[in-house]
Amino acid sequence: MTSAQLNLDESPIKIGTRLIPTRYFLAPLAGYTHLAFRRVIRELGGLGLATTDLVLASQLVAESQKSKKLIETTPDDTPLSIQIFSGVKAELVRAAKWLEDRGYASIDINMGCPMAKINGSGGGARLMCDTDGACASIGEVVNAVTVPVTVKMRLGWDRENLTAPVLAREFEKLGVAAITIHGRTRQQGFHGEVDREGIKAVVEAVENIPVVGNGDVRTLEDAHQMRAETGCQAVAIGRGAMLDPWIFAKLAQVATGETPTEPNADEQVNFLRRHFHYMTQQYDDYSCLLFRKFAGWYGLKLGIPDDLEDRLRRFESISEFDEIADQIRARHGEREATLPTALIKVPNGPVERW
Ligand SMILES: Cc1cc2nc3c(=O)[nH]c(=O)nc-3n(C[C@H](O)[C@H](O)[C@H](O)COP(=O)(O)O)c2cc1C
Repeated sequence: MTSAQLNLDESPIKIGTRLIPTRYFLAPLAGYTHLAFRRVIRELGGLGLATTDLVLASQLVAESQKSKKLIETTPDDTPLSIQIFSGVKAELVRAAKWLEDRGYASIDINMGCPMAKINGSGGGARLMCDTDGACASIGEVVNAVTVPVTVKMRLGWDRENLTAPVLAREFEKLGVAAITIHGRTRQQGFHGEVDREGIKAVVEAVENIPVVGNGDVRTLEDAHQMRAETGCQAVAIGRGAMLDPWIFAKLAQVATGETPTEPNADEQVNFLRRHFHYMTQQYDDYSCLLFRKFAGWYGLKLGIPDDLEDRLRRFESISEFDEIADQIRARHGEREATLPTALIKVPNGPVERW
């Protein structure tokens, strides 16, 4: 079923005072959704809001090199939200003010991260276990700044503690501008199905603010079904954007009644080159290391021959990247594997930890 057949509202969406051009957002993926990825995806068109990787609030205020890199942006990298996390209320407040003072236009608070390291210090999904504490933190952040504050969370800690609907309603009363909800519990990690009924319960719990549905959206149909089944006003796509970087562009085509078009070989290889080029602008030679982990996500969609995907996972210099990209163009489509390598690697890959 298409967006029109499902009667989906495809008009721009308001998040607080901001008007976001489309209802298809990029979900934060630590280690991936750096400036280079956001820029190259935006160039393809159709992306609504993008969010940075999560940034530790205390490190942001301390202006650590790592966090400064994570919040780096360019004029074309908009609309953007900066995601912060901490188990300490005062740190969240300080970081939010710090961001507002430097002109950042919206702030997202991470309440969904399941990683032990982050939960152990009271941050990420751990915040969902203490509803009073979570409300106190969020309320103070909202009061401390004038820019829109949003929250990203899971359905709850586990099946017995599905706190997302209650929290969403309370957050709305406190002035939160939107909620993104990944339809799994913390205990599930990345296993099992996304519970769209659970997302729907959050949509029904709030009165006016947009709820952004998230989890396992890989195709246009998934995105449309997520909206039709849950009633969510927007969809955030994470891994699906690495498996098919054109997903937002195609969703935008469908939204205006056009037939979605697939990129040709030149467009695919140019995308790869541009992503790496933007990364070198920010990270120079270190990009070689940072870029390698995209190989397993991009290989199938970009028609990368198996041996060249393997080389892309190990290359050591900018000139070696250029040589590999030339070969990918020359041998485009000569690929035997029919699944993206990044998915085959589960449960040992990064996906397991998130
Ligand atoms: C490698 C990886 C890194 C992630 N990093 C973050 C993060 O920094 N902040 C966050 O809120 N969620 C993070 N997530 C969760 C995603 O934003 C998203 O909720 C989840 O992957 C489900 O959506 P998807 O199926 O579209 O990827 C991460 C997920 C993955 C796989």
